[in-house]
Amino acid sequence: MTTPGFSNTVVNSDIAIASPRFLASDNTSGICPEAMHYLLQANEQDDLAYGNDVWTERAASRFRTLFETNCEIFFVFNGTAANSLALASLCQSYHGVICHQLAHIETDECGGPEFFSNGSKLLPVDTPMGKLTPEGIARVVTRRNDIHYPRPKVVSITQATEVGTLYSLEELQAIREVADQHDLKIHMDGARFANACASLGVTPAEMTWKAGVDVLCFSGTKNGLAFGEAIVFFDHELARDFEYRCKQAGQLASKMRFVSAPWLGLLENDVWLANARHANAMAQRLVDGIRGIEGVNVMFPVQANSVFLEVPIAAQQYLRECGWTFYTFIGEGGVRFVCSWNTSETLIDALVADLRQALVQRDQQ
Ligand SMILES: Cc1ncc(COP(=O)(O)O)c(C=O)c1O
Ligand SMILES: C[C@H](O)[C@H](N)C(=O)O
Repeated sequence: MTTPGFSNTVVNSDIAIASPRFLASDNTSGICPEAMHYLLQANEQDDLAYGNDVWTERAASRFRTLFETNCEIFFVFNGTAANSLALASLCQSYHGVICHQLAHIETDECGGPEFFSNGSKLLPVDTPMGKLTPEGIARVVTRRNDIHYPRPKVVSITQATEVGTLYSLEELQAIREVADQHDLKIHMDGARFANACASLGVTPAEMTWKAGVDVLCFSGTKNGLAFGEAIVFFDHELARDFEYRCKQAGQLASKMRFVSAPWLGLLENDVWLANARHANAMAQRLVDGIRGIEGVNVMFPVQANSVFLEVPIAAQQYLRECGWTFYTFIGEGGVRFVCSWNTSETLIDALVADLRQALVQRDQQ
């Protein structure tokens, strides 16, 4: 059996079932108990459809409390839809979206943002550490101003980035300043927003609207939900008619309560933060554990829950034979491990041991 995204990797179902060694992505984790509790609560009795239920209102109200402002919330099934529809609401088809060349919207959404915006062109920038810089943004905005080139209208940043790095509040505010100079909106891909908040020790408000972000796509999927992303608009004008955009894109769940209610499990008692802190801590455990293993190099600072490693091909094959799953097509190559809310210390320690053994095996070949 080969698993999509794992080219030429055969995942032995016995190993997978016996001891799931899925660290390729936080998309492989299960539903956290708090979210499951609310999923079952929402199933206790019937309720209105299409977001008119009590759970969706409760969840939206919780978000307004969490973000300390009267933001507008929309729930969709996944992150590609969230990013694509949010970007489409920020610009016209003849506009451009400035993003990092490693951005998920550029590399892993199969043209969704361009499709749902009817053609807005992504304008990728190559700057260090997977992060846009004010200079890089300004270069794109000023390089062309003739009618033949799309006018940049949006800056899209990913927090935490696709390579596991973070924008500091100062970096976010500097991006806001250059966006203001050039009449640009700011979209934040918050697939790992919780991990960033946990790592920086800042509030959701400080990392979004107080830093000038116009719309956030906050992933619940990667934080302990089965599915479900919250699109958070801090500018009501930009949210105008957005529900129609969701409906037309097939993102208006008829039984919306099963998408929204589990969010209460995350938002109550700051479970979202605890889940993220744990995932980040497991990533740190991994990077601490591999220190000193000859032949394994850490490619980017581990600032959230992703770890990118340079690992020799033979050692990669050994890890796969041990049942480990990981991606090698994200970021700038290398091997990516992503820790989740439920990643155990035992699993991390087993990976460190197998990595160590993998290099011994290689040296003996
Ligand atoms: C940075 C980033 N953005 C967005 C997404 C959303 O993707 P999906 O459509 O798979 O939910 C992901 C997926 O893991 C991601 O890593
Ligand atoms: C593979 C894909 O990029 C997915 N968003 C992930 O990060 O696992």
